[in-house]
Amino acid sequence: MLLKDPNQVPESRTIKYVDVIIPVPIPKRYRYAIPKELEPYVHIGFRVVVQFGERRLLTAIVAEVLENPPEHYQAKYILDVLDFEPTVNATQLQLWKWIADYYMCTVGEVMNIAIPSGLKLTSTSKVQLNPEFNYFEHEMELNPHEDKLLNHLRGVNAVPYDQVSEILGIKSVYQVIKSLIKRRAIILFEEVKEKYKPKKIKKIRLRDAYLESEQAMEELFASLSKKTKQEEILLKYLSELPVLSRPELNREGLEKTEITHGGFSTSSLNTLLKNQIFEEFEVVQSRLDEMEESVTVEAYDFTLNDIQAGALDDILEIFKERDVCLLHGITGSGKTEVYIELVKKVLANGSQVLLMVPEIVLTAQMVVRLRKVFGESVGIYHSKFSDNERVEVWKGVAEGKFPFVVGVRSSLFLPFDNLGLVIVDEEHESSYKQYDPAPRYHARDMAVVLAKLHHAKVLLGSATPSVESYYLAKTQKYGLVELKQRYGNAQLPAIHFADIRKERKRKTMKSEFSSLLLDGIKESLNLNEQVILFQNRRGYAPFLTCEECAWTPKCNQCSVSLTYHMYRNELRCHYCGYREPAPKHCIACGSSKVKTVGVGTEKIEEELKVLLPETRIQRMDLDTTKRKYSYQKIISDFENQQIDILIGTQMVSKGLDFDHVSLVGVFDVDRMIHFPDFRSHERTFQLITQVSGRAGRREKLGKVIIQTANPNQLILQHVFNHDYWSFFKREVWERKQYLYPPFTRIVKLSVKSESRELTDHAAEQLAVYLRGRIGQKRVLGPEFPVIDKIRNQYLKDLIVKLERGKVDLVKAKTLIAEQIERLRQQKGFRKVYIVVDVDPA
Ligand SMILES: Nc1ncnc2c1ncn2[C@@H]1O[C@H](COP(=O)(O)OP(=O)(O)OP(=O)(O)O)[C@@H](O)[C@H]1O
Ligand SMILES: [Zn+2]
Repeated sequence: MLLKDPNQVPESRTIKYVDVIIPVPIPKRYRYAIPKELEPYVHIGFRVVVQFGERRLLTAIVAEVLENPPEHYQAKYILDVLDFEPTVNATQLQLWKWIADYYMCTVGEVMNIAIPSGLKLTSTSKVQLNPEFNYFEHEMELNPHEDKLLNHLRGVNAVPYDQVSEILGIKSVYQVIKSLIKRRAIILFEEVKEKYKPKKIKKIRLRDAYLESEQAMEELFASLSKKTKQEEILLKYLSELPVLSRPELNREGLEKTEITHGGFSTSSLNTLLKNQIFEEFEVVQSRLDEMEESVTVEAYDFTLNDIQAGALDDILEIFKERDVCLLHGITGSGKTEVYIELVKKVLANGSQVLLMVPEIVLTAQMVVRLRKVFGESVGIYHSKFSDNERVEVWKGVAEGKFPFVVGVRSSLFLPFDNLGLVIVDEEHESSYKQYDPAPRYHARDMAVVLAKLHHAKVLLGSATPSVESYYLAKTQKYGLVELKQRYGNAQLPAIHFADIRKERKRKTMKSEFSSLLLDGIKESLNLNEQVILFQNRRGYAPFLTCEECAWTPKCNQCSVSLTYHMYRNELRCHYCGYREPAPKHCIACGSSKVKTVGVGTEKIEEELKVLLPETRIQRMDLDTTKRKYSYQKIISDFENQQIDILIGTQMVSKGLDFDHVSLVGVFDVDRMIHFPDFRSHERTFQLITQVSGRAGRREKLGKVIIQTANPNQLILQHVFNHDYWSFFKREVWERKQYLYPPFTRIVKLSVKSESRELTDHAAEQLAVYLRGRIGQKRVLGPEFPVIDKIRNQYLKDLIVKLERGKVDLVKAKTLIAEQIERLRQQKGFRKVYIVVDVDPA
């Protein structure tokens, strides 16, 4: 692509302009002029290439086509159009805008995460010498920079624009380039590549002529009779593909690698190709097919039982009047089956359906079930997917190939144009909230917004609904349907507490295991049943400490102690990833009495191996599931009873459905309960209920043993009674007392900088500004967060609480934004960064 100078827009003719969204955090849209020749091809939602700033080339999305130029700057031309069809539709643009406003970020930031990077361009402008330019004729007219650049270019093909500054040793090269372009001394050109590359496979097939008659085939064999290697290949082909009896198969051909990897001679194959006996061709392979091959698919037939059918009817009835319905169904009640029947109905109406799940890998069992029912029409939008795979799903949705999508939170951004239903499974999950970078959106809440834009319905499903959603249901904003029985004859498990304080006194604990739990495990194993153990902390031990001087190794970039990982005998920071070998001696006093404190999954695993040496034990946490299919492998091994005990972090709590688990053990629950966060009780209730829900999902009654120092804590009593309603009532009462959601909305402001004093100072100042404008009582802090230093950045938090129904949210946010801006305008605070998080999870 050859470019003209993008900076010169002639005044002589009427031109059109576009406002574009670019994937950078600038508050406003940017306006460009459309070159005459591109005018017919520029439409809303199309991708265009623009130059932003002096040298950055970006993919932008056309948001609006206009007649008038920008007021405060001279418009540059857009450089190219990348689409024939819109990449983004009008509804998507509306959603982006909504998210940017609500979460106090820019539309560009939303675009940045909404579009798979495979649909953005990598582009580098390059500079090269104009072959028609006569250097010696003009040598005298050039200034030293121009001269230097031209001399450099004479030796090379072309150089990237960004390198020019290096070559000349100056910062702004714009004038130099511009002047040289004007003199026709150089050419500025673009190398724009689309990042997305479909995966192609090479195949071979017989030339049709040989299949037209038996005689042709006989002659072919005769001609190869002395060329054994070529003959072998032909025979291999015919045995793989019976084209003699079914000639239509020949069109499909055979993958070239089947021949070349099968030990057959590559050069003989090439000869066959050269002699036009075989021909070579390419097909585009869907990467999704590839993934599918790793899952075995059998049919999944079922009919809803009466309770489930009743729930489905209720949901449909509610949808006549309300847009959102909460399905509160206990673990194992068959929510998935209800979803499936509902999805069928909506698809039959010709609308699209989006089913959101917190994490695809963690819901693999459910995805397989959905595949069995919906086959090829389900698109899967995965967090472990490569960019190319994401683009395939994106295009599949736009082209109508996937009327049904199952995906993680970012599936919200797919190009739906006719959505009828959004289901949010496990709606209470905090992984629906994006932490970093902006937009810090909550996918469940945005699902409601997305559905509204499409006039679609939303079904939120959970065994342990978030307090917010249940509150909205109880106050009639949402519909509510409850499934209170497990499918079949299954009962909820019986909960037992192991009082570790008493057991410690009686000395019946074996390291981390109470006698109650250990006996329970043995009993299950004796009956050939399986056990899940839950410890929500990975690694071996949360920290090391010296028994003599109490020294503890800490991360030097973050204010946390380093976690000890025994497997590699190293210390790791779980915040920044820093690692170092574990010390043999105390660094401070030299003593060798360095011991571990606290418990992680690795330690539980190690102790259990000593206590129950014959048992097959597997650990499932972030450290054992790094590879792409390792999670699936563990799950299927457990399913096939090749593992007796599965030990894991919250990964084992989600959505798993096994036949033979009779016992679930829970460690360290007190630490969860006392974590300093207003949601800690809610989280504890949800996690324990969910992980307990993995036990006894078939005929036999399951058992849960929770180790705690105080079984009488109210929250544990609610868990004991499987009593969501009492938990909820208590929680709502507290939230009302202390003004937490759902009675307020929270905006959290994290002040960050590289110096503790600066962070402190800026946070204090911001607090003063906010209190002055928003009200004394609405602003809490500044306070140090639990971890007040991460990656060498010092942190301090401010919390703004805005009462629901009383405060104008839009106005309040504007005020907050203004105070942040006011702070930033001050010279001393230029190096302070403020992260805004609306509705922190
Ligand atoms: N109508 C049905 N016919 C046959 N099997 C069913 C039916 N409903 C549920 N099941 C089976 O019962 C088990 C529990 O159902 P499912 O996994 O859908 O529950 P869930 O509500 O999603 O539970 P959780 O919240 O614990 O994930 C599964 O094995 C499922 O196959
Ligand atoms: Zn760190």
